[in-house]
Amino acid sequence: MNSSQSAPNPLSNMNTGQSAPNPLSNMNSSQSAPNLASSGSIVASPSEEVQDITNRKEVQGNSYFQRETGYNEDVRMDVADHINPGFSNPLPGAESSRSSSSDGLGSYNIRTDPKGIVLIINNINFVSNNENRHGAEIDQERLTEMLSNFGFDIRFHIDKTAQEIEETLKYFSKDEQLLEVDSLIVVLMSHGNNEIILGTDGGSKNIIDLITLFNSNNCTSMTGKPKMFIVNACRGDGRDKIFGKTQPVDVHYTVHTDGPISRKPANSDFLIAYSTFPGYVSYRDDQDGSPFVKCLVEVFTEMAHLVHVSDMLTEVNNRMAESHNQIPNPTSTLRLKWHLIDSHIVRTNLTDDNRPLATLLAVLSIRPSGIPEAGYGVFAERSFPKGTRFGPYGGKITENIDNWSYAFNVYDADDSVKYYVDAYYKNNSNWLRYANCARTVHEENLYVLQFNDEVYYVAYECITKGTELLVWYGPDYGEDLGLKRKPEDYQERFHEQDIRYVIENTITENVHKLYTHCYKFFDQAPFIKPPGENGTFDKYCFHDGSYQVCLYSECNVNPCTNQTDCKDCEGCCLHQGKYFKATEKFKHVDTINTCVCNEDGHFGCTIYAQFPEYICS
Ligand SMILES: C[S@@+](CC[C@H](N)C(=O)[O-])C[C@H]1O[C@@H](n2cnc3c(N)ncnc32)[C@H](O)[C@@H]1O
Repeated sequence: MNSSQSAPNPLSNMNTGQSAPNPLSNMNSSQSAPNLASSGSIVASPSEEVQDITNRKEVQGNSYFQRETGYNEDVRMDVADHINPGFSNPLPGAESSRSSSSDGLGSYNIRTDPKGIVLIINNINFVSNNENRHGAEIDQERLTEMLSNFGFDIRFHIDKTAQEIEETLKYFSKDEQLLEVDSLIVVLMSHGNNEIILGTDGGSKNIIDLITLFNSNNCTSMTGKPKMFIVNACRGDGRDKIFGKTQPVDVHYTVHTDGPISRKPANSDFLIAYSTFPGYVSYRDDQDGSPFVKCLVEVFTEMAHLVHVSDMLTEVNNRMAESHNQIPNPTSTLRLKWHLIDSHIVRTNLTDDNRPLATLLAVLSIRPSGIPEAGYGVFAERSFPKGTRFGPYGGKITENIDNWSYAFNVYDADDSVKYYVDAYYKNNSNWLRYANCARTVHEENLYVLQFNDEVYYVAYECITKGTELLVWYGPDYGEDLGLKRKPEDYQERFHEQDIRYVIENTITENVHKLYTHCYKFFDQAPFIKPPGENGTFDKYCFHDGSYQVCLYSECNVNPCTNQTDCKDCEGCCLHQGKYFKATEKFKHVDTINTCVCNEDGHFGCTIYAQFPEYICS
């Protein structure tokens, strides 16, 4: 984009006394907005630079590491016998409950707020003082900050005996609050050995027995929901001699090995993130906590809005293997992908002016903006954790734009503008077109991320219920709106690692090129249609990126006779994966507005006309 293409100032076209445009009506040119794509000074960053800002600090092997004493050689088990006891095989019935995607995996639905409960058992002070786990409080702080940012409720239990650990978990497994959440994380941090974890009294409990308390035989509230156990403890005294210095490890003398664990379908949906390989030590730094927890928190913080938990644990393995003499050992009976942060993506086949509203998430609403004269805006109807990715920004992909008001630049690898995604026309855009421009850095809660040639909005911070979603459109656009940013403003408001996002406005992150990719209703990640392949899902995913939901097995009722021909289903409306008959009324996804299904298969919705309860200051 060059400056000669800059957008006309929309404010000069807007009558100040004008009421907000109705998103359901066609926008006419006099209501046009300034040019999202006109910011000639936007600098897109190469992906290597993006990695700089992730603040990834490798944990170095250093002199803080010391070895603890008293390891009992006799209790080491053979590694081959020891991997994934009770959890290694796919479980009967698991396949049938999967939703489809290109790799055969769907995603767990995490819809509750909070997303889940985290219970942390952290043993720091032991009866025998020389066993104290200095630095363990740092691990706890790191995990707590990250997981509460992700939208989990956290509970702590510090310094528990073996018996108390078991009782705490038994009690927790019967907690009625588990019924109200869609996921669960238990963190066990103590000394350990093989499959046991130690209490502060030196007594031990078998980890698998503790985990089994939460299987579907013992904890029906969590049946079918993903459950993660993070076990930060030694599993033996094996070590690779890299550091050459003595280092503290979470190992202990007293060991019991319990009986064999039964393999039952009840044990599905578990992910156990062991900090170390069976038979090996788990390191801890007196001053900096354990490298495993530090690395896990770094990876999850960087990547949770992009990839699912199992993939993140693979990356934790990778980083630990590169920088430490410890290889973690995740084991899984998860059946589906587990996303800690939703990338809120909804697509629809609808191609009329209701499309932006049809794509709106149930947890958002579109109503008059808190910014005077700005028309409609998007509001959070529940809280969203930091890192939540909204998008992609929907619109016509074009190299020529007639009206600049709703267009975004999409950058090529060399930072030149590749094309524009133009959301001016509602019939091919989505709800992101309604997010307004923040007037000050203080009300800015989203940054712009270009990921694989698509534009997303990502939450800088936890967004509280009732807050309007606001993004910085860029300096040129801002100028058109009479808005400016000074470098000092950034210092006041953002953490150092976030400042670059604000300044550069659009961050590019081309992790891998997707070819044609599709999104299913409520699915959290795109699945790819690779060129030239005719896999099971290939035929449902079309080159325009649409996905024929009639073929999606989880559709409520499918009234189409020809299952491949959803778009032409007359007399019924397809809305967010559900079918409604003509004239039928139904609640809009925001649960407040009402929609009516028309004969032509399209529906019309009311718009929620309420003023915002709360705006971030
Ligand atoms: C991408 S649209 C956002 C949705 C728009 N509010 C609507 O109702 O369609 C951009 C337009 O919203 C309005 N807008 C967004 N942020 C604004 C701000 N901070 N101050 C004034 N108007 C704003 C301007 O009219 C702008 O052209």
